[in-house]
Amino acid sequence: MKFRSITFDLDGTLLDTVADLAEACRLMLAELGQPPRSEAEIRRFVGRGMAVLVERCLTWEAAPDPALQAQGIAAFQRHYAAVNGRQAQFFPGVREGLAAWHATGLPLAVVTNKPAAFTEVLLERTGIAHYFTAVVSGDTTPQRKPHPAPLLHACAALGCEPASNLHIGDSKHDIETARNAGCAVYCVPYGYNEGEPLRAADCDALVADLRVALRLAESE
Ligand SMILES: O=C(O)COP(=O)(O)O
Ligand SMILES: [Mg+2]
Repeated sequence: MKFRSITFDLDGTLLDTVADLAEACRLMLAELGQPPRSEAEIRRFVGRGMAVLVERCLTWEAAPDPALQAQGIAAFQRHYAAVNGRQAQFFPGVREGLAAWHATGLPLAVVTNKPAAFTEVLLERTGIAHYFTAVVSGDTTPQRKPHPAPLLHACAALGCEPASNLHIGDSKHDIETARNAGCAVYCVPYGYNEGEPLRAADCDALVADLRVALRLAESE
């Protein structure tokens, strides 16, 4: 295996969190007297972090004014804190895949655009926090993915060179982040990617799940 550390995206790669995100958005929009959004819309809106999710929910003809956006974020934070993890589901192969990756002895990290307060609770509630040496969230570094900063921060925390790190994600943002940071990148096809299918040609490999990712990495 040529990789010395592994970083994982969270939403859409390890956990299907859309039901909880959609519930928090539903409560936020109702509180603000704004039209509702479907779960399918929320699935497309996830990926650029909380502020962009709220902004997309509130954008009809034009982006929301700053006061409405700020109200939306405050309401979303309150509602998501109450429901975070309630309906979150592991994607197929994640539990077994994480256990197998952990058994390799390589240091593992999460690199997500989800704010840290929510990431930590979610990893604890789903019982996978202990797998990760480092957790880098959407507000850990000044910039979020696709900026390379969060991924470079994770590599430093794991004590590994970016060039020997493999990032595994579900979206074009993960691909761009990995390219920007100089890491290899595998993608899973089952995540969100803002509603667009991911193509194998866009990343180093499109892998059915985390177990397949490990088998492929071991052959590299
Ligand atoms: O919070 C988001 O928008 C997406 O989070 P992710 O980076 O774990 O996919
Ligand atoms: Mg994701």
